[in-house]
Amino acid sequence: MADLLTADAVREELGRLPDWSGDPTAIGRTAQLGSFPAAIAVVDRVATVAEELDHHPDIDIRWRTLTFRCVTHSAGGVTHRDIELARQIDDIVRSAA
Ligand SMILES: C[C@H](O)[C@H](O)[C@H]1CNC2=NC(N)=NC(=O)C2=N1
Repeated sequence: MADLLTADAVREELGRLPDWSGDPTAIGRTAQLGSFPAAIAVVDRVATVAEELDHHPDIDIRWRTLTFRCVTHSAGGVTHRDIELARQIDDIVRSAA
């Protein structure tokens, strides 16, 4: 089971994830896509990566705005698994329509 990151570690990781914010309890970001279908296509690609990582984000879908929240539920806070998932989400959003 992954270890919880300290507040300093989370702060350091967020320094490399400029679109994300949060604290040791969870990290999150929003993403504005160009259309609802484009947002859903991003969610579908994130779902594939989440399955590959066996690590799943909370996703809020509101028309073209996606809100991702990552926390390791089994650890009750942020672990390196959330940081890796956040990086993967950024890659998908960056390459989206
Ligand atoms: C059995 C399976 O590996 C676990 O339930 C995984 C699935 N995806 C998960 N996702 C997240 N965010 N936290 C978890 O603790 C978690 N656990």
